[in-house]
Amino acid sequence: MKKALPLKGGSAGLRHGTKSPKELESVLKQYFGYSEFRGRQLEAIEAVLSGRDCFCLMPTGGGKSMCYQIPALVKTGVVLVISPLIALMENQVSSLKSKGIPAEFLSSTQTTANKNKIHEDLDSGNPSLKLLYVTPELVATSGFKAKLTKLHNRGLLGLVAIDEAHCISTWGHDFRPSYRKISSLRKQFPDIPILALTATAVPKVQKDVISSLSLQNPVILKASFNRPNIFYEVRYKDLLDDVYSDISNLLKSSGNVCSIIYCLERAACDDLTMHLAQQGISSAAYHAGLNSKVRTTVLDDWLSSRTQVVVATVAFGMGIDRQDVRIVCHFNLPKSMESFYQESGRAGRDQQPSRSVLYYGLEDRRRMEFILRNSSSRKQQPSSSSTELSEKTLADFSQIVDYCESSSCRRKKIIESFGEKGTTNFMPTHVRCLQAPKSSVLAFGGPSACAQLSL
Ligand SMILES: Nc1ncnc2c1ncn2[C@@H]1O[C@H](COP(=O)(O)OP(=O)(O)OP(=O)(O)O)[C@@H](O)[C@H]1O
Repeated sequence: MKKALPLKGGSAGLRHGTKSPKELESVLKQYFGYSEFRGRQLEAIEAVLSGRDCFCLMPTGGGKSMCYQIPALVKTGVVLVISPLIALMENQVSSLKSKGIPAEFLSSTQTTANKNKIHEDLDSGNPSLKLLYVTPELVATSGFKAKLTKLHNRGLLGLVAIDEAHCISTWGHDFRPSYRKISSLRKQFPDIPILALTATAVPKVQKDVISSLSLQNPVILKASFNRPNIFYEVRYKDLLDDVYSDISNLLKSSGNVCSIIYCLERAACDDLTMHLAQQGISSAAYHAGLNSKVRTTVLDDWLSSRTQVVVATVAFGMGIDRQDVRIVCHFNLPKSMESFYQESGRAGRDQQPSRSVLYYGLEDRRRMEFILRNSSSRKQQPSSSSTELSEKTLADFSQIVDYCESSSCRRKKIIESFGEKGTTNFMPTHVRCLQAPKSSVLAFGGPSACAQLSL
């Protein structure tokens, strides 16, 4: 296992994590090549280095990982990162290793030999590991808890970071029951800072995450949800002669840039991929109906630019760190504003101008409503919380419908749906509003429909 590269600036500083912003910036530069911190990264890093709990809300692509990766490099011991997806852990670990940062993940996909090596390192008096990624399921096991206790007793547990922390909340769109169990960590290690990170937190989710994790007087950092480099657009399916042709024209006129198209169903992914291929657009389908070997090939081809467009179900997403995605299309209506924000947020992680295009149709709206009502009634237990939950599902859905049908600024709609006040200052200078054709007014019954156009 690789040792961390020697860090500049005295061992005392490293031991106690007391580093000046300049020193932290030089660590950022040394390992990641970036010359300054983004948004609220530095505040989050300083909070956990000073031993405080921290709740950090940053937009998609905002650079949340850096908030625990830098502390891992300047603190003694190991930073434990709890992450919901193995693919996400694998990506981060291989990217960190390529930078010479000793990181590992523990999951069922690891070979026994690798797992043993990691455990040996953790059991040694001086682990070389700086970051260890695990699933919430592993954290809940008594064996792993005992391992953490040993590490902690030797003063070698530096920080617990909980990525995608909205998964802990019943109100979060990716709720995972096993995430609830990690709440015991606060009691188990009262002196170790906990950093909860998410891009998706309506106020109810924020409160739930903070109280479920029993964060103690946490530093709460919230960056704006606005993604100024993404241009948001809705196209009305019912007004188009042929949606497939519209999508292929959109892709062709953008110069076959790196794109993701989300579809509700696998069959639509296959169908649309075939159409795009016939139009000479380099594309591949990605969904749970394909075996893992095919999915890995599709992902690798797309990550290395051999394929430009992935047509996928929502199975494709979390943890996929390609920075230069220029277009994210929704061929069908997402189930909520939160899902839409996460998925469209995969565009433009390099902060360069990018587009979100949502194709909206009345048939899609009816279908999604039907699916949500059915899944709510199937899950429904005779309790007030489940009733509240199904009401929430439908309320969330009506927000995304409103986004599509509304005549006001779409950016403002997104921001306001997360409880943030949207002002016209959010509008980037290259975006202006145009009046949509009159027919859309008839189709959707609104007073006027507004489309934004990138100049
Ligand atoms: N200070 C910085 N300057 C420039 N780029 C940065 C900086 N910090 C992080 N990045 C880069 O931004 C990209 C997004 O970072 P990261 O994956 O941590 O985002 P995220 O907030 O977890 O997003 P998501 O919620 O969408 O997963 C990464 O490629 C990362 O290397």
